[in-house]
Parts: sequence; C-alpha cells; structure tokens
Amino acid sequence: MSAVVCVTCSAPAPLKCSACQAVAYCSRDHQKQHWKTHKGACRPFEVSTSADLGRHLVATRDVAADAVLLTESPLVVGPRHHDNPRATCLGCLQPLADGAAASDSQMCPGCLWPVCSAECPGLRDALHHAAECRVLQAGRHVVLKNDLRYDALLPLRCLLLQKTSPQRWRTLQGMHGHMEDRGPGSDVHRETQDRVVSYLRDNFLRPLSVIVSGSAATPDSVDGLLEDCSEATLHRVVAILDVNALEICSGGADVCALYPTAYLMEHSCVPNTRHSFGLARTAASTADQDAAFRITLRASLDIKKGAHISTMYTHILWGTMARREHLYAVKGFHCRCPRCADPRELGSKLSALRCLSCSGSLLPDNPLDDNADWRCDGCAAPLAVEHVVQVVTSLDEQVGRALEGVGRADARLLEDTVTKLGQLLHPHHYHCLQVKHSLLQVYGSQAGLEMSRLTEEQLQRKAALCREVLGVLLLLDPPLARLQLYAAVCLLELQRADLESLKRAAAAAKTTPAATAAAVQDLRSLLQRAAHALRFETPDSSPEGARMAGAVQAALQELDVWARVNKVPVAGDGKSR
Ligand SMILES: C[S@@+](CC[C@H](N)C(=O)[O-])C[C@H]1O[C@@H](n2cnc3c(N)ncnc32)[C@H](O)[C@@H]1O
Repeated sequence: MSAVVCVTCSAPAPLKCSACQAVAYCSRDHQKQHWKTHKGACRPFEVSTSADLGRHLVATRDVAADAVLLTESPLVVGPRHHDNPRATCLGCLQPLADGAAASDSQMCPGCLWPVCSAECPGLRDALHHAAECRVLQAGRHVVLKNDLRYDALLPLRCLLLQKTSPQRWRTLQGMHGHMEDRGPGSDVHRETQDRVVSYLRDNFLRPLSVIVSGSAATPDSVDGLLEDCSEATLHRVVAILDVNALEICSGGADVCALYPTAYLMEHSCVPNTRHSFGLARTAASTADQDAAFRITLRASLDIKKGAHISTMYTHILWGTMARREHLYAVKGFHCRCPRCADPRELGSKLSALRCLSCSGSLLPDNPLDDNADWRCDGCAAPLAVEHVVQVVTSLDEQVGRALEGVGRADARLLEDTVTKLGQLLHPHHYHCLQVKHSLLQVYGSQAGLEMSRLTEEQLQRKAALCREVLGVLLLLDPPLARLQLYAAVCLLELQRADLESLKRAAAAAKTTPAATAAAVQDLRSLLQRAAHALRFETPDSSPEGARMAGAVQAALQELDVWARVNKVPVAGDGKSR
C-alpha cells in the first residue's frame, strides 16, 4: 500500500481534510495553503445514476442543516427564456422601468436594445452582451418595430458559448433535454419554432451570415462566431434550458441560469435544500457578474450520508394535481415523492374539497393515479376526478378577481370570497389559503381598518387567520426554506394583532404585570421566529426578504420601547425594563 503523502509537498501526511477525508496534509500550514484549490472539490456529495432518476446527487457524509453544500457561478445567465419577460438591461439583467424613454444614453450603442445605461459594464463583456450584441446588430429593425423578444436571448447566449467558452458549451451539451417528447408536430416544437427559432434565424442569424460570408452564407453557421446554429441545435438548446435552468426572480429580476453542478439535483416536493443567489445591482466585469448570479446551496434539514440531495422544481403552494401536471409537462417525469403519494399532502389537505353530504373532506383515492376517483374521508361518498377539476378550475377566476391589485384589496370582498370558496373547498385548500394570506394583512392596514380601529372581533379574526395559515405552511415546509417570506408575514401580523390586544388589556387594567411580561415574551418570540426564518435573506439576494427582515427588527424595537415605557418586568426575574 502506498504511503499517504501531503498533496502540497509529498511529505508523509498524518492529517486529512476533515470534511471530505479525500486529501491529506503534512501540516496545518499546507492544508491552509491548499484550501483555495481544494474548496471547490471538497463537496459532501457525489454524482450517482439510476434508471428512474438519471444522474442525481447523493450525500457522501452527514450534513447538518444550514451547512453549505455547494457554491458555483452560472455557465450562462440571461433574461428568462419563456413567457417573454419584461424589458431587462442586457448588461446587468436588472429590470428596466416600464415605458422608459429610450434616449441614447439608455440604448446599447451597438444593437440599440434598451439598457440601464450605455456605460453598463456587462455590455462590454463577451460572456454576457458583447458577443450577443454582434448578432443583434444584424437585425436592428426589430428595435424599430419594437419586436423585442427577451425570451430568445438566453438560447442565443447558450449558442454563443461555442465561441466565447467552448468548455462551457461542452458542459451544456452534456445536459438532457428530453428531445423524445419535443419532435416536429408536437405543440412544444411549434411554440419553440415560432417564439425562438424563427425569431433568431430570420431576424439575426441569416442576415449576419450573409454579412459575414456573402453569397457563400448558410443559415446553419456564422463564420468565426457560431459553428452550429441549425434549427435542430436551437431546439435542443431550448429543451436543455426548459429541463435544467433555474429561475432567479429575486428583486424583480426575470432571469434564468444554467449551473454546472446544481442542475444535477433531483426534484422532491419535500426537498432537503434551500438556495440563494448573490444578486448585485451592477456588475463591473465578467467575474463580478458571475458572482452576482452565483448560487449557494445549503442543507435545509440534517441530511444523512447516503440520502439524495433534492430541490423543488415546482410551486410548493400548488396542490398535488397541479404540481404533478407541471412537472410532467415541463420536466417530463411523474413525481412520486412522499407528499405526492399522500392524499392528505403531509396533513395539510391543501387540495381537499368539502364533502357536501357530511362534514368530511374529499381526497384522492390514489394521488399518483391521475384518473383515480376522489372519496370523502367521513362518509366515503365518491366524486369523479373530472368533477374535481371542474370545481377547482371554475374557482381560479374568482380567486384571481378577489386578489387583483392586492394593494387595493378589500376585507369585505376577501371575506365574501373565503365564504364562497368554503362552500366547496376545505378551509386549507390552496385557493382558500391564498385569499386568507391576503386577508390577514388587510386587517390592520386597509384605510379604516388600521390596527387601533379594528373591532375586538376583527382583531381576533386577524390573529386566527395568522395562526391557521402559518400552521399549514409549517406542515408543507417545516424548515421554512421556501415559504420563509409567507411565514414571516404571518408571524409579524400575528405579533401586531396580539400586541394590540395586549395594549387594550393594559389600558383597561385587565392584565397583571406578570401576565403582561409573559405576553411580551411571547410577542418577542414570534418576532424572533420571523427573524430566524429570514436569516439568509440579504439585500443582494432577496431585497423583499431583506425588507421584511428590516420590518421584523423595527417591530422588535417598537416592542422593547413599549415594554420600557410601560415598565413591563422581564419575564422570570421580576425586573422591569
Ligand atoms: C435538471 S435534470 C436533473 C439531472 C438529470 N437527472 C440528468 O441525468 O441530467 C431534471 C431531470 O431529471 C429527472 N428527474 C429529476 N427529479 C426526478 C424525480 N423526482 N423523479 C423522476 N425523474 C426525475 C427528470 O428526467 C428531469 O427531467
């Protein structure tokens, strides 16, 4: 057996990297020196392959909740490649103000597409806009016609990796696109052809090829820039993006990216990771922009050695039918995770209907079978699945109307909607939950319904809604790795309601000093739970989350001031604050 030697100097090595145990060192100094090189490789997982999942990630050691599993820069990043996103600066990918006048200073000097500033550094960066700009210049008429398809740009950026980074192009080529489901004649082929393939080829690639090669031009390549821009390759690139790209919606950005390792994570509706992106407002260079969209993946729960590492490809607050349909349509597989297999969805009853014959809930007999009937868990009355779909779809519109412009939401309209939905749906159905989450914020903020003006009944209603919604969120996402903002809103609003009740009790001398101290402690603990849920939200990665974290801190300070002014003793020690 060969002796274990130091990876830095080849001397005998008694020390090993304690995290991965894969490399050895003669001394702490050499371990420290090597860390810069080793940290990328020191990952607590390996890539495994199975018949039903394809490649996936498996933990190679126990990982504690919150530990970082991986951080890496994107292979390629650009405006979202579907549902044509709103105008975005092609330099830094930040959203542009609606209807902003396109003065010279807000146009890319090369292709004339709108930008945040003609000086935006990303415009000169080959991996971001510079190479793409050469292509877009061949079709400036689209700017004049205002026919700007932002969703076609990420596929173009992918294609351009052939020239800008052949290494990244090779990695991208190793990703799967489920082409077997996207052949000519399929809806998705037709849609991709119209939206991306024809748009890019007719407006930019064909004219550019003619400019570069003259009469020898073929539409399938552009000399010196793109070896292969055939229709088949464009279709494959879009398919790869559909299956593997991650969406980055934070801070109003409508951006998607492909990551070289993170894409290997399998889906589960009960995932064991959370991720965040290092979003920055402006980017000075390639390195900075890569850092701006760098992903950090953490364990959201303790992960045991041998366990699969998973993320969620779909929406956690959708019911099982909708999640499975979405996963099959976009990612090409039938999810069979523990939440999908459970008719009660981890006890949340997020998809349950109300039984009209008794007080029970209608749940699917077998949620993994799309055609299975539903049945009441009280009286066993059956309901055909077509009927369930009909009921839920017919209520979509009603919910949409009630939530239109949440800023203007009206408590009475929302209460009426909750009542109507409640006639057909379980109170925790996702439609009901969505309306209740708005309603619990409207009490205490709507004009005429400010906290101090709420009736006792309205105050109790607000608190009850907060507890009810929070309870369901915690069943679906116990570590609050995806619903942290939703849950923080419930905790903050519950604290506001309970504090108002406490103030009223104190003013009416209906509380004792000890009871007040205990109540203040409970209020503080609600806010501490909200702060904990938001612990990874930073202004760069999640401006909304950071704003909410600021509101929680402000509420904590306000609570302390109130406790001091009212000489509330610190719970347990009899001292006043
Ligand atoms: C982003 S890729 C993940 C990497 C992929 N397994 C590979 O080998 O390249 C997504 C694809 O992985 C497979 N997959 C991921 N999660 C799955 C799951 N829970 N059940 C079945 N297939 C899954 C599906 O084929 C899906 O379209």
